[in-house]
Amino acid sequence: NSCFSAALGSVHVHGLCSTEREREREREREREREGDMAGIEEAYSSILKELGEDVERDGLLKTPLRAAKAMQFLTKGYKETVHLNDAIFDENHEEIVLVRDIELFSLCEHHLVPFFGKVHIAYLPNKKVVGLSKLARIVEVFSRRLQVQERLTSQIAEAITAALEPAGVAVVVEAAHMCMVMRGVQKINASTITSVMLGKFHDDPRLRRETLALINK
Ligand SMILES: Nc1nc2c(ncn2[C@@H]2O[C@H](COP(=O)(O)OP(=O)(O)OP(=O)(O)O)[C@@H](O)[C@H]2O)c(=O)[nH]1
Ligand SMILES: [Zn+2]
Repeated sequence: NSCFSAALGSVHVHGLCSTEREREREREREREREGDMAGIEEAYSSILKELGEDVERDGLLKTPLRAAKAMQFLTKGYKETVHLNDAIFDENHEEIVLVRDIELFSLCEHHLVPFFGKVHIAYLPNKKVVGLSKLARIVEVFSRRLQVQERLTSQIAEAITAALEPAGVAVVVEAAHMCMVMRGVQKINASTITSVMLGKFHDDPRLRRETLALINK
C-alpha cells in the first residue's frame, strides 16, 4: 500500500497515503462537529457563569466544549436509525428469543439527568429472526435521546414489530432515575420497571409468565 512504499522512501504518487487521508478526514469531521457545537458550548459557558463559576479558570477552560461533546454523544440517537434489513434472516425458529440485561443509559427529559439500567427483549419469530446485536443497537438509538422510560420501552417494542413482524414482542426495562436519587424525593433504592407486551405476549398469560421467569432467572 502507499503508506508502506512511502516508508521505504519511494515516490509517493497519491500525495497523502490512505491512513494520512483517513486521519485528515477524521480531523475535518472533528472540526465540523466542533462547529456544530458552538451554540451548545456557548450555552454551557453561560450556565457556568450563572452558577457563579469563573469560566476563565484553568479547570473550566475547555469544560463548555467538553460538556457540549458529552451532551451530543448522550443524544446522538436523534441522528441515528437502525438498519436491520441486512441482519434479518429467514429462519423457522418459532420459540422465544430473549436477550436480557442489555445496558441502558439515557437522559430524563424532565431534568436532563441520567436514568440507567437494563433492557430485556423477547420476541417470537414469525419466519424471520434478527441479528442479536441489532436488538442492542435498537436500545442505543432510542435511549441516546431525551426520554421517559415508558416511551423508550414502547419505541423499542414498536421498532422490533415494524422490522420483524413477529408473533409477539416483550420489552421490559428496569432503571434507576437519578432525578429521584440525587435530588427531588432522594430515594436511592427505588427502581422503575416498565413493560410492553405485544401480540402473543399480550394475549397469552402463560407465555408472559414464562418470559418474565426467564428474565428474572
Ligand atoms: N413517568 C415518568 N416520569 C418520570 C420519568 N423520569 C422522570 N419522571 C418524573 O417526572 C416528574 C416531573 O414532575 P414535576 O413535578 O414537574 O417536576 P419536579 O418538581 O422536579 O418533581 P420532583 O422530582 O418530584 O421534585 C417527576 O415526578 C419525575 O419523577 C420517566 O421516565 N417516566
Ligand atoms: Zn427526571
